[in-house]
Amino acid sequence: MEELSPMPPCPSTVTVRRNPPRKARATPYTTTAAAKPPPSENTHDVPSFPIDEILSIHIPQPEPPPKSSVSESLKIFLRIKPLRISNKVTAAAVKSRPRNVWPQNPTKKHNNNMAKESSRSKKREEACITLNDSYSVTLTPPQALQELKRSKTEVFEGFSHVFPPNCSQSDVYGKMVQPLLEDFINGKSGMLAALGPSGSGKTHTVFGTPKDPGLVPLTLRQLFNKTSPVSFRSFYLSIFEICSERGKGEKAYDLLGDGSSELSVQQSTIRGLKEVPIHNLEEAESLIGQAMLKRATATTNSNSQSSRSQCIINIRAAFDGVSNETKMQSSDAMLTIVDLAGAEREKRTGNQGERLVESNFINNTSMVFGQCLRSLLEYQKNRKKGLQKHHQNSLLTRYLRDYLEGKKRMALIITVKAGEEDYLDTSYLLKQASPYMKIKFDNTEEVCNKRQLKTFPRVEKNKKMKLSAPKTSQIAEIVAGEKKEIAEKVSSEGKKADQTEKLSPKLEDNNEREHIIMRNFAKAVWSVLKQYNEKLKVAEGDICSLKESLANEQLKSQGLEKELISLKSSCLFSNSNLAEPCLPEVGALVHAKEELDSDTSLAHANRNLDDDPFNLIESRREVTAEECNESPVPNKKLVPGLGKEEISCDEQKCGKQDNPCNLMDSRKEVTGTAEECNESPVPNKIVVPGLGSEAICCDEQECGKKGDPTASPEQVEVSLINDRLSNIQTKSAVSRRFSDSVKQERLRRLLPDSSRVLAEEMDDLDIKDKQIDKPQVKLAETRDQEKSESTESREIEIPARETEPASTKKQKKEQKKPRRRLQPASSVLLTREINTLEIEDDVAEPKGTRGGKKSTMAQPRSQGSVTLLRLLTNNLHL
Ligand SMILES: Nc1ncnc2c1ncn2[C@@H]1O[C@H](COP(=O)(O)OP(=O)(O)OP(=O)(O)O)[C@@H](O)[C@H]1O
Repeated sequence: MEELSPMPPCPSTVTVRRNPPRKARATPYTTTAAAKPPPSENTHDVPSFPIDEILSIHIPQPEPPPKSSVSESLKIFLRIKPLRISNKVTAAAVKSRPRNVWPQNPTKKHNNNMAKESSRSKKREEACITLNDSYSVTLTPPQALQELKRSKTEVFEGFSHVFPPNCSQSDVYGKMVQPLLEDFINGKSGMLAALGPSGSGKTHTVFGTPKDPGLVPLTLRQLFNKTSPVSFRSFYLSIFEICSERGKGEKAYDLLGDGSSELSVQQSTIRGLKEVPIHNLEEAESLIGQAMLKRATATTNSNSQSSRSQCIINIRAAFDGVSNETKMQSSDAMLTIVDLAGAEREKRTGNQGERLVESNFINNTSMVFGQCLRSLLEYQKNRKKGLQKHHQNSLLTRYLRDYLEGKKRMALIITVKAGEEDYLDTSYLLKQASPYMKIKFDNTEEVCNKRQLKTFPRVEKNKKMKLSAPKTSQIAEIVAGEKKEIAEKVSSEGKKADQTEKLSPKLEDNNEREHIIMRNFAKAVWSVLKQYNEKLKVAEGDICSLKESLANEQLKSQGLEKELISLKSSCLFSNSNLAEPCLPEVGALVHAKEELDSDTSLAHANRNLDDDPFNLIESRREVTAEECNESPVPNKKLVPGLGKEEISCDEQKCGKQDNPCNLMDSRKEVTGTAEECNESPVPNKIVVPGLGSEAICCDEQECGKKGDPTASPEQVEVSLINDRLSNIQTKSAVSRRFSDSVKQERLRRLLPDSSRVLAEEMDDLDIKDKQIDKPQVKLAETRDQEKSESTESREIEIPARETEPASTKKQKKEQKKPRRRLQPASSVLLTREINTLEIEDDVAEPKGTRGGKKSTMAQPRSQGSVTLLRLLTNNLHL
């Protein structure tokens, strides 16, 4: 057996539990005793648990939270109106207009009224409300309602105090206002409001009568009591009312204001309210009387002087010093007393029309007021639900928002009528108001007071500054108070020096900020100026380049002009060498020819030549006669280089083969004029030296033979040469006799009226030169052709100069092509028209050339004609 159960060895160490079981929680003594190990030899190695040391440690207990706010319930007072007072009301109700507008029998009406009055007086004697104690009442429904089992007796308790019907105003003031006033004097704001049905005594409670003053007068009396410790304060009084504007909106009126008393309302702020300082009780009472006179009242079935507005009375206590009692600096406080308009039932009041609208407004305000309180109660029960903002639905509730949200202390007094007929109103009101008693107010007046001081005084100052035009004494008082307040703050906290030190850095910061702003502004301006400078430089460069290009263009144009002039002069010079000697002689003839051509061209342009040829002929005669008379040059002259050949300059007109009749006429005219010009001693025949014995008579008879197909080839050749010569002479003569301006003027005369304007524009475009150049080019071409033909047949050397004008003409063409492109289509047509009308020899030359071509091509030249051609070519291009 010993072998089967050997004894375990004794452990050398002992484990001690640090967390003993709860049941083992014992006193230190027992614990210590229990912890003591049994006396043994090996226990000395185990240290004892330092329970004594642990227990001896002093653990600082957390301080209880400071009772900064004393939670207290909303104080609700109940005042019962005495029954006997209502007799006057019923009398007024009897006198009131019946709701039924139908005519009634006077006797029946009187009897009915008497019956109603008697029944009412009986009912009045029975009260529906009885006082249980100072805090509860019992409401008993009338007998009729009890029989119908629609209502039962109810007990309403929990009131702060219930004032019996026989209570005095002083009792109400003592119980209700006195506690509130003490806090007000100590700088705590508060509000009390009177609720109740119409005629229940709210106004009586608030204002009272001169003999029986209400809460406001009694409060003022208390404030100006000599024994009151409020001498260090100044008081201000403001009274205003909120009423409906024909049921559409709410308006506020100042009951102490002068003149227009309407106030500006912005959310919960009422601006323009006059705040009158009150220095004594008399002033205050007079102001109260003034406000009561201004307040809107009306007569209803319930009240002979029913209030039709919500009246708010503000008494502000301004700080003047340090309270002796509290030895602390007090702040401004506001005591607000509200006389609400009584809720009305239509059946009771019998209101109609405007009164009915007012009652709706009053009932609405009362309803919103009750909603605010109920929502506050619900919010306090369950703060997870947000506070509903019913206060926004009424101006009064917006103004009293802080109170209706439980942030400031307030008290309510409910006035009820005790008659049985007032049971419904009383029951409804008590049922509504009884839950309000559970509303709690966190009496955190310190916090609220600070907030209030930030809001109310500012509002009041704004009111004064903006609309009320306060007296200078008021302003001086306010300014003095503020100065004192600031000075005391500074002196008490000893921060005057610090403030001055703080101001200087601010000033330095402002200066530095302005400096930075100005510096940045200067930088911006500088950068803008730089940009403008760069732009100016670029513009100047552009201007210089444009100037250079303009100068180049001018040079080019000058070169072109010079080239043009040289070309013209070369043509003219080459012709003038030949024509100059005969210019004086030929001038008259050329001029006559020019006139004739002009008339002919005009006739062609107008295509009326056949209509009135006689006039044209007459005009031609006149012109030639005049020019012959003017011209001292003889009609006949020897042309050097032409030998004996007599060439009549009149033959140039023979080139007009298109109209042989005109040609014949013109020949006759010219010769006729020459013959008729007896004043001229010069013969009409021109002897061309260099032609030998070959004398060609170029008179009219020969010209008349030109059209004859039987004319000899020599005669045709000579006529061609004469045409060319006369053309050259005419050009030179015209160019010498008439300046460009005269030419243009003559051309304008020839042009139709409609074309003159365009012709003037064409002048600007140097069209005239182009038009003049055309026949020259054609002439050069014909000359080339002739030269080539003559070279082939006669092997006559052609001077190099003959080719030059052609090349230059081509160059001109190339240079002038772009100009032609610039011409409008109408101008091109006009140019064609001008080509048909002008120019002196243009019409004649090509035709003559054409005729010459035909003649030269048709018949071989004689030796004399070849010689004449050589002479002509040599003379023309020298
Ligand atoms: N406690 C009272 N003692 C003596 N008279 C009273 C009392 N309460 C009210 N009255 C009288 O009852 C009449 C109506 O009272 P009051 O005008 O104050 O009612 P109201 O509640 O203000 O009515 P409303 O809301 O229509 O203005 C007044 O003539 C008033 O003097």
